[in-house]
Amino acid sequence: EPGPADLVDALNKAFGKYPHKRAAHPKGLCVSGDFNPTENAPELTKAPQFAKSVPVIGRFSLAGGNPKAPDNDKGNPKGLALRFDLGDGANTDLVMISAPVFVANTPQSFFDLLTAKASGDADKVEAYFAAHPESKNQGTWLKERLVPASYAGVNYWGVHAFTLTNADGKETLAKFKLLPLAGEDGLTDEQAEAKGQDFLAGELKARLEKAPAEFALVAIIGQDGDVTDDATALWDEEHRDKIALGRLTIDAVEPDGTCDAFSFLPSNVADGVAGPTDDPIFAIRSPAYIVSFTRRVAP
Ligand code: HEM
Repeated sequence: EPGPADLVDALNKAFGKYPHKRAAHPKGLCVSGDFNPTENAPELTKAPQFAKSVPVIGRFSLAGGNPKAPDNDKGNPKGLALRFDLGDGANTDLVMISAPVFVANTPQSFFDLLTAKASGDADKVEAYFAAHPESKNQGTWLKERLVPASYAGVNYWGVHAFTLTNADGKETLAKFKLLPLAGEDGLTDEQAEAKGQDFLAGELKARLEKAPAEFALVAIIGQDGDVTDDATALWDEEHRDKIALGRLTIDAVEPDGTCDAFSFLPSNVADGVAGPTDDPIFAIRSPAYIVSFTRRVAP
């Protein structure tokens, strides 16, 4: 089984190694704002960010490991990492992508996919997907949607199944979903082609000069029999309870250094939110992020 450093090495081999850059999601934009919970959020979770308004540092990004990744590639999800400032030096993170599923469901399969990509041999990549139909879910889902016209015009998911605990000890299985209040904004393939490879950062900067970008954070409530150990498994969202947890307002662009000075960590949850204990992708994420962080801040 590959460990966290093996996965970071595999990312570097698949996408290239760039000094002082993240091994994944190197292209991005650091922002700030605040989060205001709804009145009923505490019924689901006692975590402090759902009890009071808190400042937020965020970073929008492109997935993969290419610092020059094209913004108009439909197959590459966007990322949004959030750090909620809980006061007194405490914080908690939520690290999401613009797809409800990840591309692999075990560290071994993600390693194998990256290794196939690194070989540069299209047949090996094809053989990987033939052996791992679950890894096709993300690409299939993205292909059926438009290329986002804005970092603020697409939905984001926390992907993993989290357990929320309220002050009475009541537990609720849920997935986090973040929706732009202004609605989704997508480009046809022709429009995406015309936009070119580098428009998302400029679009967001121009947008924030006029007005903040607002999102609703929603809990998609789990049901009996839901899969919690497989980050490639799609939860059917239609026939489910959804509970609004709060409003995220992004109102400023921050210098890269603000976000580069630390690493958003999926496991950095607050009491009242717990990641899945049986999802091997969730388990290896933070250790891999720390390897990437340690390497990118080294002189
Ligand atoms: C085994 C699976 C995964 C591995 C090995 C992995 C690896 C990494 C690494 C090494 C980084 C850079 C960390 C840093 O230097 O600060 C990163 C960033 C990121 N990852 Fe993952 N990741 C995985 C799965 C996921 C999943 C499932 C999601 C979404 C739910 C995700 C979303 C993100 C985002 C949004 C960032 C950018 C954070 C930022 O802007 O600083 N990753 N990932």
